[in-house]
Amino acid sequence: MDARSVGSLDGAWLLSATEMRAAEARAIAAGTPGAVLMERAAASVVAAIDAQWPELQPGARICVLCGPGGNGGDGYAVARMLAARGMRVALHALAPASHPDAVGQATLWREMGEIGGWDGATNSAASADLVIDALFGIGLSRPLGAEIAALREVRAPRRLAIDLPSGLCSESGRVIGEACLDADFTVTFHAPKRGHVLAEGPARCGRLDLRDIGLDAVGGEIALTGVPADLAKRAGHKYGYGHALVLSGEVGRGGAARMAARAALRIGAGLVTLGCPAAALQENAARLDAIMLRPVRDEEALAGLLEDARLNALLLGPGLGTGARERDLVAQALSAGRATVLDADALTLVANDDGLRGALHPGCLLTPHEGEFARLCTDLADRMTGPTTSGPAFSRLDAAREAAARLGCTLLLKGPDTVIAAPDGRARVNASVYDRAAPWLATAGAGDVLAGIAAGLMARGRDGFDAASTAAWLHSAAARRFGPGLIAEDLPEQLPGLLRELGL
Ligand SMILES: NC(=O)C1=CN([C@@H]2O[C@H](COP(=O)(O)OP(=O)(O)OC[C@H]3O[C@@H](n4cnc5c(N)ncnc54)[C@H](O)[C@@H]3O)[C@@H](O)[C@H]2O)[C@@H](O)CC1
Ligand SMILES: [K+]
Repeated sequence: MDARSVGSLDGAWLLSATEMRAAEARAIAAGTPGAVLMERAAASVVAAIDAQWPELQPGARICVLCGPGGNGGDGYAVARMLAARGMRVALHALAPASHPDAVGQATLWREMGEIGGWDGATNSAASADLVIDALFGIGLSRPLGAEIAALREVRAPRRLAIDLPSGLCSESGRVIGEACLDADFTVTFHAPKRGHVLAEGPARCGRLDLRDIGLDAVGGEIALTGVPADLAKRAGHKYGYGHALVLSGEVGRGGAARMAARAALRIGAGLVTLGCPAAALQENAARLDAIMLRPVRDEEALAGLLEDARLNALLLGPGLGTGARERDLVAQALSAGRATVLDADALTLVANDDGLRGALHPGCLLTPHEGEFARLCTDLADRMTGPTTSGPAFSRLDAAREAAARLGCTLLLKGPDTVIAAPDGRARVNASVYDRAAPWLATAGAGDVLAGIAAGLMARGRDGFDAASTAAWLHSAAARRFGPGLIAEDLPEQLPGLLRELGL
């Protein structure tokens, strides 16, 4: 069995514990015993250790911490393989093996070394070159506490978690309770689990190495966003690519809407118009060329503009303002029933106005960050961030899906772990984490550009779910392409190069 590293997370399935168990059960039903899968998992951990820390040679001191379940079983098998290579392995069990395959692995290990009591675990860890956490994986169901308190104080030079750092919830990426054994390096099998990319997962896992253990590549319910397809333009008229309308606020507040409009144009909307109060026309005209300008005084003016059915995607929010005029503009836009992105100030207006909330429709895409989400769905935000006492914990994925169903529109919950959820239950995650991290996206105006890209894609005819998924992927790829020093204005300018690299 080739214990290869599977590499990129782009487009990967993001499995739940239940889906992972089903994959394992299918393999077992098809004739591969669970013990063989465990052996493969352990061999892949050893291969990952070799690749990550080639300096660990015979004689290196390894401390393996084993739990009672399958995760502990992996640990016993890794201990045996490392000891067979001449490494000095000290193994400590938190509880006796109870999973049948773990019992088998513990028996094999006992022929090579002893199973130390838990009271010696901290001392062993303190003097080890590498500590391997095989306490709990996808089976963690309740908090860890006193039993790992002293271990968490140990500053081991290398910390590896098998499957998941113990204490981390595989479904949510949240710590169950308060204690987690943070890792520098986490080796997982077959496919990433939701907890590897959501919430605290990446910070707790360190690096993530995904290893093949020969399970069938059957998908799951949720996937990560992947390289977008079908962004090419073929011959045709500009109106064939739609016309986006971005509404802007008062004088001196137009920057956010201009950046959004530019992003919509860069991603290929045929035309983009920016609508603003008459007083702001001069300011905007001085800063825009390819983007058209129209005065939009109030909701009546907007209604007039929307008589042109070719205006097929609307974006309201960036720099819009939250006064009565803006409230009425949002109401008018929603009553037009077109593809509509609501961001920033428009989300504040919707959160404070039941009439607007009730006017949301399936053509809407809402793009809140966590603070805006908390105003829109306070109860869900509380569940997402409140204390956790048992697994699985309520996740960002759960919260976004429930909010999308409740509001009856697509929702994109922003973060390094962006969740996109449609009202029909579809969901995707855009994970800007690990080798896809884009920390420079934490900059003023980045969200406006994201909303603009999504609006541009909706003008081109994509539905809200697809537009949001694609926009999120492009947005983080554009940020990575630019790198350190990124400011929001740079993002739309990265799109042409990025599109070229995608083969367009
Ligand atoms: N499912 C699969 O396809 C494979 C699973 N493997 C390993 O098996 C693991 C899953 O095994 P399990 O399902 O046995 O789950 P775990 O090994 O994660 O732990 C489950 C056990 O721990 C107990 N437990 C949960 N939380 C606890 C807590 N806070 N304190 C004390 N006890 C607690 C449970 O009651 C159960 O007995 C994976 O994470 C992975 O490491 C691998 O061997 C490869 C194949
Ligand atoms: K673990």
